[in-house]
Formats: sequence, C-alpha cells, structure tokens
Amino acid sequence: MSKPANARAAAAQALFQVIEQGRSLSQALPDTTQALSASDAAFTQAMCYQALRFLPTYEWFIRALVDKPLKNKVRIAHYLLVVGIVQLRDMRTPAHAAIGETVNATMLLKQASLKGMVNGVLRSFQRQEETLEQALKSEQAKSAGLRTDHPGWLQRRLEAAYPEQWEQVCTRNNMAPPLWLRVNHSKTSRDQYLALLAEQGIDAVTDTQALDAIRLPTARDVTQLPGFADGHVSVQDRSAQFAAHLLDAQPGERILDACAAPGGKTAHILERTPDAIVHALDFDAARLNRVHENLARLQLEATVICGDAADPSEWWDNACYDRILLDAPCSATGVIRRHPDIKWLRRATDIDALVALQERILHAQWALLKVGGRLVYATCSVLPDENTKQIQKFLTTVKDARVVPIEHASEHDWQLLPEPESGDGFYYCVLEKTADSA
Ligand SMILES: C[S@@+](CC[C@H](N)C(=O)[O-])C[C@H]1O[C@@H](n2cnc3c(N)ncnc32)[C@H](O)[C@@H]1O
Repeated sequence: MSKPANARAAAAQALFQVIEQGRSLSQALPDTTQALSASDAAFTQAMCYQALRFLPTYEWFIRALVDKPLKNKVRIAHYLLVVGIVQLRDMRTPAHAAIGETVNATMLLKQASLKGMVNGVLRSFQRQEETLEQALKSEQAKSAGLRTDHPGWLQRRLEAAYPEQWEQVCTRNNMAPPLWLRVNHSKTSRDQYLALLAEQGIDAVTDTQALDAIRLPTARDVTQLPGFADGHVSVQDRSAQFAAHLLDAQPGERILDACAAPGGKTAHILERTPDAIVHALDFDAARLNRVHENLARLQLEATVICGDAADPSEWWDNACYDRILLDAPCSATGVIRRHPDIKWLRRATDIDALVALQERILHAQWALLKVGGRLVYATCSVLPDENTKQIQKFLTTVKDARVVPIEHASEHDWQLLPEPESGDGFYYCVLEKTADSA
C-alpha cells in the first residue's frame, strides 16, 4: 500500500492492517504514519486507539447508515467511515475538518469513487446522531458485546472468572492508561526525584505499595523529563514493578530473567541489586536489541542470551540459578488498555496454546533453580488458565515446590486487575524449591 500523507488515511490503513491482516498496531502505525508530521502521527494514533477501544460501537453506527457492507476492494472505506465517526462523535474535531479531511482521504486511498458515499454517511451521522445514540442505548441493553466493546469469547472468559467484576474490567480495559515511572535506585531515590519534578513544576503522585513508582497525572514526552537520558527514570507500569521486589535478588546471586525482552524487569532487578549476576534470556533476537539499548541508557550490565526458555540444553551453562523471574509469554489481557488491538488480534484458540507453552517453560525453568532458590512466575494476563490454574497444576505435578506468601495479596498468589490511576492487570506467584524431591 502507498504511504498516505493524511492522518485520516493513515488511521484507516492502520486499522485495516490490524483487523483484516492481523498486524499489531505498534507495527502498523510506524509504517502508515511515516510521511506525517509528529503532530499528525499523534492524531492518527489517537484515532486508532479510540477506534479499537470501541470498534463494535462504531461498526454498529456504520451498519445503521450504510445500505450494503463495504467488502473486498472497498473494505478500506469501511475503516475510513470508522475514523470519520470517531472524530465526529468522540474527538472534538471540528465537523468541517472531520468530514472534509476524511472525504479527501478517499483519493489517497484510491477510493475516489466512494467520495460521495463517505461524505453522505458522515453527514447523515451528524444529522441523526441523537436518534442513533438512543437506538444504540437500547441495543446495548440487549447485547453485552455492544455494551462492553469486547469480543464474545473474551467477555465470556472474563464473566466466568470474575462474575461480579467482569463488566467493570471491560470498562477499565477501554480507558486510557495512566503514566507510571520507575525511579532508578542505583542513581537516585524516589524522594530526590520527586523534589526534582517539583522544581520543574511537574505534578507527581507516589504509591504506598510500589516503592519505586511515581505516577504522572498529565501525559508528557518522557524523554524530556529531568535525568531521563541519564537513566534516572524509566517508564514501567505500577503492577510490573512488583516483579523485582518479589524476586528479591541479593548481591552476588546468579539470577535468570527467563523471558526478558525488552528488558524492563531485568533493569529493575539490576537497579535494586547492581551486584547480582543477571542473565537476560529471550528467543527473539530483535527484541533483545531493546534489552541492550535499555541497559545502555541505564548504564547497567547483564549477560544477554538468545535462546529458548523451554529448551535450556541449547544455551544453559549447567550452573543453577539462585532466583529466576519467569515473565511468561501470555495473552496480555491485563494490558488491553495500553494495547487495545489485543482484543481483536487474540483468538480464543490462542489461549490453550499459550497455556501449553507456559507450562513447558515453567517446568524447564524449574530444573535450573537451586534447592532453596526462588522462582517468580508472572504474566500480564487476567485469565485464570494462564495464572492460578497454571500454578495449581504445576504444584500437583512437582513435589519440590512451595508457595511463598505475598505480603499484599490475600491468597498465596496475586491477581491484579486493571485499575484507573493504578496498575495494569498482572499475576504473580512466588515459588521456592524445597529439598524434598521424592
Ligand atoms: C511478557 S514479555 C517479557 C517482558 C519483559 N520481562 C519486560 O519486563 O520487559 C514475554 C517475552 O517472552 C519471550 N518469549 C516467548 N517465548 C519464549 C521462549 N520460548 N523462550 C524465550 N523467550 C520467549 C517473548 O519474545 C517476549 O519478549
């Protein structure tokens, strides 16, 4: 596809690539926004986030306004209509610009023959908005899919796992996430960094459980924050910041971060315990480049290894680890608010495959742990199959594991759900290897 120099065309193309071609938004956006100014690229991104958060709702409006579904060669125009309605309904874009620019985008997308249709549908939406909103409300009362803007399979799994809270979880998945920073302990303290932010007039909020975390209530370019380039802070969600604390690495210990890329948690472990010997493993060489970049900015050192966590025979040096962090590949259903494309890219069938992979990696990693050593199992999922049930099954198949209670959690494992102004959905279980392997 050509590279459009129009924010609406770029947004329609990115949405097309995500929904029709299964590309992630973080891959699609850099391609489609290449020719745009920074502010237009940011606008494109905002339109895509909004569209992906509430896609069933926008598609319901389109069905109400278009006689025949737009398919095959004209499918891109469907996403242009989504983008148009996003602006008119939810982005405070002046109507003349929303309609005019979206109609202009038809040319760039080689859909000039649909110019009149796009113009007509968007003007009809504008005229009928009130009536349409009322009709939508009564449809939402009947359809959970329209009420929650989640795919049916995910909704059903959330409902089964959280009968009281599932609609609230869906609502929170559709909200914009807060911005959390992690203060680098090896360079400064949280209090010192808060003082630096206050000097610059930047509002900041701390957290009583996540001891290195600072929330910035106003979104901003983090690279411009004081000390960012020198590694005084990094961006990391509050919930993700518990991993290094639960691992509790001690100076001189051998630590394995088993699924390490892009290295956020590897860096946190080293910031807290610079004298630990840390191996950062991942099987994705491209993502490992980001581990190198992050460690370089933070001036930290780890041995970076490219290898399969499920098959240590390829890369392991036969020396057991004192502690292992297994931040397992997962459905990422806890971070939908940061990546709304997850709702449409994941399939119900992916979950069983992920659960099987997690199980293989967990068993392979357990064999690398010293007796008396600790393994922290973590996911950014809210689905019990990947979390509590995975660990319960593990505990029935190995004889030498005991669960270490987690201070903040009510049970022996810890399922965090996404919370506004707080952390993402995350799961932790801390396991200790006992001498009893009979
Ligand atoms: C949740 S992400 C890790 C995030 C990372 N811990 C952080 O805090 O920055 C999961 C990682 O697991 C890696 N991965 C998936 N399957 C793997 C395997 N079999 N062996 C090693 N790494 C794997 C993926 O490439 C991905 O980088």
